[in-house]
Amino acid sequence: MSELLVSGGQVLLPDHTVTEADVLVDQDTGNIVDVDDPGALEGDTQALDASDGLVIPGLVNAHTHVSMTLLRGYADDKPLDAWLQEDIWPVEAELTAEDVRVGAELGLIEMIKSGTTALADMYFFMEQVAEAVDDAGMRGLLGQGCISVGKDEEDAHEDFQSGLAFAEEYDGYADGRVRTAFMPHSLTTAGEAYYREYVPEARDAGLPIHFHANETEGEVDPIVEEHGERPLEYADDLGLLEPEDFLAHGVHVDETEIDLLAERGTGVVHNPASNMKLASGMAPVQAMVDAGVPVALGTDGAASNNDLDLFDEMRDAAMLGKLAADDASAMAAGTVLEIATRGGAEVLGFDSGRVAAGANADLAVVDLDATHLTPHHDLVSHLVYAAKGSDVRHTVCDGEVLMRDREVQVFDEESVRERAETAAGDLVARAERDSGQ
Ligand SMILES: CSC[C@H]1O[C@@H](n2cnc3c(O)ncnc32)[C@H](O)[C@@H]1O
Ligand SMILES: [Zn+2]
Repeated sequence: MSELLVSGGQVLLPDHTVTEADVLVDQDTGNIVDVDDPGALEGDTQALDASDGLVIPGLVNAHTHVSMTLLRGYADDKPLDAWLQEDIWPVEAELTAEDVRVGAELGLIEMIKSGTTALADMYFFMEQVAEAVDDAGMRGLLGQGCISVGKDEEDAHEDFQSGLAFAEEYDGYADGRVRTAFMPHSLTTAGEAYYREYVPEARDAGLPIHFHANETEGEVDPIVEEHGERPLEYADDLGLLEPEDFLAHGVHVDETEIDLLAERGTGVVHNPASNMKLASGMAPVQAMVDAGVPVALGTDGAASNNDLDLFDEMRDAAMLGKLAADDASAMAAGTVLEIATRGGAEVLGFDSGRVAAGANADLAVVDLDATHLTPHHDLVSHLVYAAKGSDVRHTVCDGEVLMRDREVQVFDEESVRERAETAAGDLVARAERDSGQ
């Protein structure tokens, strides 16, 4: 049996208390064996030094489009609709499988370097993302984003069929670290007929469903006009609100919809930075937490954020949550940390998000020996309000060390950066050539 002993530091326990302890990991099962007093545990093989550090659960990025790192800074300062239609969709039409692969590698490196060990990802060429997640040693819930608007019927059916085929083929890939979902893009970009046809197929295949919903006011109004009900009532009619399902954004949700989500047990991924940058609005996230909706945290893609650092996102969730509720006690540090760890893991169906015996050994060690983290009154407060992704010293997923002393072990970071720079330049050149610019 090979083991990993993370020792010499403090540990954030599931109840958010902090104690001096060591963590023993079984690398064969990828699980935590024990969390015990300093020196009480012995490991056979590898050691990871956590002195002056805090061992926390690996963070969970529950909604992203990781390969959009190639489009970071490509189009900013526009609302969602214009941003997608004028800039993002035209350039995405030029994407190749190789682009998606290198964009994913770049984004996964960024995540590893900021303590994220699991993600939910919706994009194109998802085989490439699955292989990159495998190489990264991370955990992913992956799905091809399916769209019917703007396509002829044959192409739209092909998109939904290949989305289901990907999900069925890749579920359990990467020694079980990759799980899959059926991912229609949104309630407005996938037509009702496609939901009626493919949701039952997804259910037969046992797949969860993930989609964008209630992101902007402009997306809510047409659904109310066409269907005479709120978007999430429409989603419920379509069979999209099962306990294993989860939607992204949920900004413009009313009380009825919040109650419906709580009743159904459907998850909501809060994306505060993207919601602010695209001026989509302020999600009533504390109200959803209070109602018992399973809430998780996500960055959305790097083109609407513009980074994949969940420490930034936690701070944004706390700040925006207070503003949205007009209440400084809303989205307190403990609540935010919970949605970024255990809450996210539960929404994605992973047995991670906590440092406890039996859980997946998905961990990050945060360096506390920093000027901006001094003094140490309250480490939960520090994680949410003061720490940065660059404070992460080591990252571990499934018992394997993905980053040691800030050296990424699973990719050649320099070479990925070079390849990504070239791919991004070529991609934009193709888009400009084809648009006649
Ligand atoms: C069909 S793959 C996913 C699709 O989603 C686009 N996207 C990125 N960010 C958002 C967002 O905030 N709302 C809706 N859609 C978004 C992405 O560019 C891909 O086209
Ligand atoms: Zn999104």
